[in-house]
Amino acid sequence: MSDLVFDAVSVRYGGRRGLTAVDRVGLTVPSGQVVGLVGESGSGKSTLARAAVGLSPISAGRVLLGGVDVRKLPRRPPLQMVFQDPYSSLDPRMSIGESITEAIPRGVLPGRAARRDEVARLLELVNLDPERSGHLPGRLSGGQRQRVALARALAGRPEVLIADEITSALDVSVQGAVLNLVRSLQRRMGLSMLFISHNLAVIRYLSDIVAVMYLGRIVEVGPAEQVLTDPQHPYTRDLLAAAPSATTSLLDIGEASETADAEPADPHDPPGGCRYHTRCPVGPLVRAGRELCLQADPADTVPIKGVAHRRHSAACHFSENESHQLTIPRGASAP
Ligand SMILES: Nc1ncnc2c1ncn2[C@@H]1O[C@H](COP(=O)(O)OP(=O)(O)OP(=O)(O)O)[C@@H](O)[C@H]1O
Repeated sequence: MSDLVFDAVSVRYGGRRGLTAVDRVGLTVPSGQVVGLVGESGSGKSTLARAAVGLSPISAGRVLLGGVDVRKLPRRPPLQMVFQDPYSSLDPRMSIGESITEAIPRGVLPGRAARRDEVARLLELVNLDPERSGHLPGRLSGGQRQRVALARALAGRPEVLIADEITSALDVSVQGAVLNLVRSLQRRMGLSMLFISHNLAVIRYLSDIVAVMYLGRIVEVGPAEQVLTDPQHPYTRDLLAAAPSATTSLLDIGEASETADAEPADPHDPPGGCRYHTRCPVGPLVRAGRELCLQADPADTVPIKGVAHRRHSAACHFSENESHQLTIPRGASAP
């Protein structure tokens, strides 16, 4: 098992109104741990996650798994992704058994009987009755389809699972069960996970480490409990203030609202200096600091790569933790 490392990754979408959706992001998903990625809509979370599985174009930097550039990995990719919409991720004309069989890497299990057994094992793993393998997805609920999508992802025996808002399209009543399943599979199989959600309660429930994204950059990262209870970046504080339940209830599955009142900046023309300065309540209050906030982006200098992820750091000129970093031992998880 190996760390997944985003090494100064940028993703630029072209076209007339091109934009850099992810800008020199450094982030590590340590082996066997869950990194929860939060940030408002359009901050670049999906783009970053998709870069790891080759679905968004990396224009600079690298994504490494165990030190190997993911673009050079063999055809049986050790990274798998599960998406938000379980209705479009399964072929409606294929039985769920066929869909899962298709995801078993070629040559791994020669012989129909072995593949049939593997499909039954995978269905049981996601708490679905193997008897249902002949059913079409149309006969399944959203939660059941998402379980099939998980089984498909696990068919490749991945080391890393990337989950992009995998419960937000589901009925509130089944979200908790799917989250519990994901957590138990992650622990049992020792999977590393990059888990994207708008819902801070869900992020808190699952994550060892939390990373916060704003306008294409990571602005805060650290042990989940520390980031969520003692946020250092004004943006993280705004996010938490907009979802107060996140710090009080683990399974408040209600949709968390996004940051308060201010208009988000235009991602096609991000502000110079600190990208949050146009909305930030801190910089303008500190007269001498305002210039600094306009001139230098602290996300350039805060050590948010590699082992630094086991520390709490925030990309703010005025954060206590910019240089003062809290260390947790490798492998420790949030309490
Ligand atoms: N294929 C694409 N072509 C051009 N621009 C894109 C493309 N995909 C995303 N974008 C833009 O890139 C930025 C980041 O989008 P992304 O979907 O990664 O954000 P996100 O944080 O995942 O948002 P959400 O929570 O809404 O999914 C947005 O401004 C979005 O409009």
